[in-house]
Amino acid sequence: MKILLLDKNHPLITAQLSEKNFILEEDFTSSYEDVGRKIEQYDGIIIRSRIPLDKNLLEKAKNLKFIARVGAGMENIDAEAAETLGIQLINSPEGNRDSVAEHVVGMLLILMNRLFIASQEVKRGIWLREENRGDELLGKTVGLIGYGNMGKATAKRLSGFGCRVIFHDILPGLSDEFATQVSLQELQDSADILSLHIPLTEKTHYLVNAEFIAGMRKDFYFVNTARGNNVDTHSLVMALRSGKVKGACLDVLEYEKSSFENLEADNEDLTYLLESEKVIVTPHIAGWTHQSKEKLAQVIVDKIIASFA
Ligand SMILES: O=C(O)CC[C@@H](O)C(=O)O
Repeated sequence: MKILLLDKNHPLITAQLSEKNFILEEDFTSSYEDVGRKIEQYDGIIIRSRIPLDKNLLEKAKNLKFIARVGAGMENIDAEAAETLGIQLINSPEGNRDSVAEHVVGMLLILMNRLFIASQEVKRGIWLREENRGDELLGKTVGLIGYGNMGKATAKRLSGFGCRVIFHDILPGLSDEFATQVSLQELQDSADILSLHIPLTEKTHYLVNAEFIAGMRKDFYFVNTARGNNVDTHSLVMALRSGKVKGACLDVLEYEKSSFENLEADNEDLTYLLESEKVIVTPHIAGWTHQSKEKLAQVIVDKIIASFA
């Protein structure tokens, strides 16, 4: 089988798949159009997110049997077209769930205990204690939306901090020793912290909007390591300004592309997020540790070998 690798990943992918007699071709620079011209040659594609694999491209991929996404999010792939064309979709959230979960906990600890701000102040010679009083995770109710790999790994950590973890998911029967499944209404009634662990689809686009935020009974902390477009940023900023959202930890932004330059739009909401002390922003690195790079690659290789070797 001939496989096209469209993004740089851990070298174990090429090494291990070559050993199993797959023919690997690396192409980290060609454009969408270039890929369209040659996609017919391949039986498989391994991708992160460099090129959108839309219907137009997939219809040209006459021999394609699978698309393997090194990562969790598949919003770059037209899943409906892939299904119609009999192309199997594979992803690898098992590889970066632990990294995402640690990132969630880390961001919450930094935000709620003012760790970054206090440290910066001390380094500038400012010694403020009362102003930097923290808020403990212990005893908080955390509401997770989505209880797949990321949600569960997050629940496992936060339950260890003494949080009560509840979650809402479209699949039933997922409660376990770390968290209890509830209705969306129950989650909105009880959560002190809201964290998103859902894919980006038409249904989850702007899931957290003004109406959703108004439906939260308590003032709450908000965490997003899912996708920027799961949230209506303007509504989030309004809620941060009003105090309804006490603080936000954002690893993803609605406006993000692939670099910071792309973020410097003339946008008041973005300016607020970048300047507010109540907001922590990281550059989409929650699932991006040294360890997850290797684990993501290993998971994808194992899944390809299990189905196609
Ligand atoms: O591949 C990336 O750039 C990020 C991956 C991460 O968001 C995921 O969906 O697993």
